[in-house]
Amino acid sequence: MTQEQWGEVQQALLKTVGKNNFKTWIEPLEFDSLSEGVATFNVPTSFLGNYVKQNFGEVILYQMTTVGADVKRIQFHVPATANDNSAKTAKQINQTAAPLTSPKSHHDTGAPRDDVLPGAPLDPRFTFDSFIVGKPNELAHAAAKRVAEGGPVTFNPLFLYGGVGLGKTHLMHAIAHELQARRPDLNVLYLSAEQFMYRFVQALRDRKMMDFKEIFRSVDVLMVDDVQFIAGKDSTQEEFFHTFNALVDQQRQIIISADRAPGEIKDLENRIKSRLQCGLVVDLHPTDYELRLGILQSKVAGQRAQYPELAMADGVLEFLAHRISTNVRVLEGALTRLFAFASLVGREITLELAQDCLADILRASERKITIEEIQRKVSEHYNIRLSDMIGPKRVRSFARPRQVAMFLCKQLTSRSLPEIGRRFGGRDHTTVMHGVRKIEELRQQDAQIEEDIELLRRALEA
Ligand SMILES: Nc1ncnc2c1ncn2[C@@H]1O[C@H](COP(=O)(O)OP(=O)(O)OP(=O)(O)O)[C@@H](O)[C@H]1O
Repeated sequence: MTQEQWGEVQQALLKTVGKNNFKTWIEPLEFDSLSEGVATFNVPTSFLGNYVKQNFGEVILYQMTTVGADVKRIQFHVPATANDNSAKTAKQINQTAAPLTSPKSHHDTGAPRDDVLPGAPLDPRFTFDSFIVGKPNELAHAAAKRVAEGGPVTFNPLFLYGGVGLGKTHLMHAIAHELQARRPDLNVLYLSAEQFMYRFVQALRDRKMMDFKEIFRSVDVLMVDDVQFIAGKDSTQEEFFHTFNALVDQQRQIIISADRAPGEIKDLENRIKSRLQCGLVVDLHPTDYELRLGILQSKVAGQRAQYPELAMADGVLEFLAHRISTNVRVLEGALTRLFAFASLVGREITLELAQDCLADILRASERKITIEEIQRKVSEHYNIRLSDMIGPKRVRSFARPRQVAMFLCKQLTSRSLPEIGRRFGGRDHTTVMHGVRKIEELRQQDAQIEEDIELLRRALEA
């Protein structure tokens, strides 16, 4: 494997493990060599090597195979330091051998992999068992389950779409695993649209288009991930269209995923769009609190097994589910980092530790609450008009809600006092400061104000 290929693998890993994990764990790896199926990396510490082996060993292997590297296992060395005379006796600290699974192929004749296996390996962790179902993904899950039964084709294609990291790839791999178990007679082929294009271009280059067509048209179930990738790539689209039609005509199941609905993929030919809409189109909605908590609870079991010595305080998972609402990949990354960090510093996992160690993730997924939202919610709560809250009237029935709103603006947004003043009808920053102080005082004495503020804060942060 070349350094360029390692660069490609790194790009893919960045997408899979998230920016934070990538920076902490993958970036420090230095690719050294690949020989006889063993890839060697230099790492700065044995802790890092151990950690990467346990947590990312499989995914690294998987991505290396995806770029065509013939790798069976990876190992890590801690090179001796520069001023150490025994620099050549680098210490081998770890080895890992993760199984590689790949879609069954009827064409496996022992010939070089590129010719016989146009599919991508499946991630063994992505099964139905490990997929947590909640309201936002129940329809997609049910449709995937139905297809995975391998019965007569009822909807063709099954088109799954949704935002980044919401489980499309996980569901597709789960379908492939289940089909392999239930219907070993079927030839199931899973690959990304990018790999489809790569295979197609390779076949053109090597003048093997007949083989290409034969392979793709002889599958029983074709799964193409991230189909938006072929948008704007005309000849790949053309070939995809023909493959698609040939398979549908033969009643073969097709499963497609994308980051948006077929009609919304720009630069995708209309005839393909309409073909994609012919079957069942289901979307994975953004996660809700319950689903995130469910996913965290299931993932934490794995972390606990890995770090049995670590204690975790109540409420940490709830806190994470509440605060990290972006995507599941980020959520998983946060949990992994939290356990690694706690183990490193030898401390119990508490809310404070989570806040410390995940500050960047928490900040990035903070929902931005605006001054307008606060003003609107507060005026609704006190049943006054928005114009009266912002306007000049100083009667208590307007002034108090106005101060509450200013207080919440100070607490929940990063706006400065002068900025807040401007947005409250051009008031001076000292007026805002006075209002904020007044509410701070009142909260201590007046249970009603305290309750109002809590209610409003929860409504705004929901
Ligand atoms: N409902 C779920 N239950 C358990 N794990 C989940 C669930 N949804 C997503 N995940 C996990 O989140 C991570 C990201 O999921 P996946 O790769 O399937 O997302 P994707 O929708 O294909 O994203 P992308 O658009 O980036 O390709 C995976 O590790 C997956 O296992």
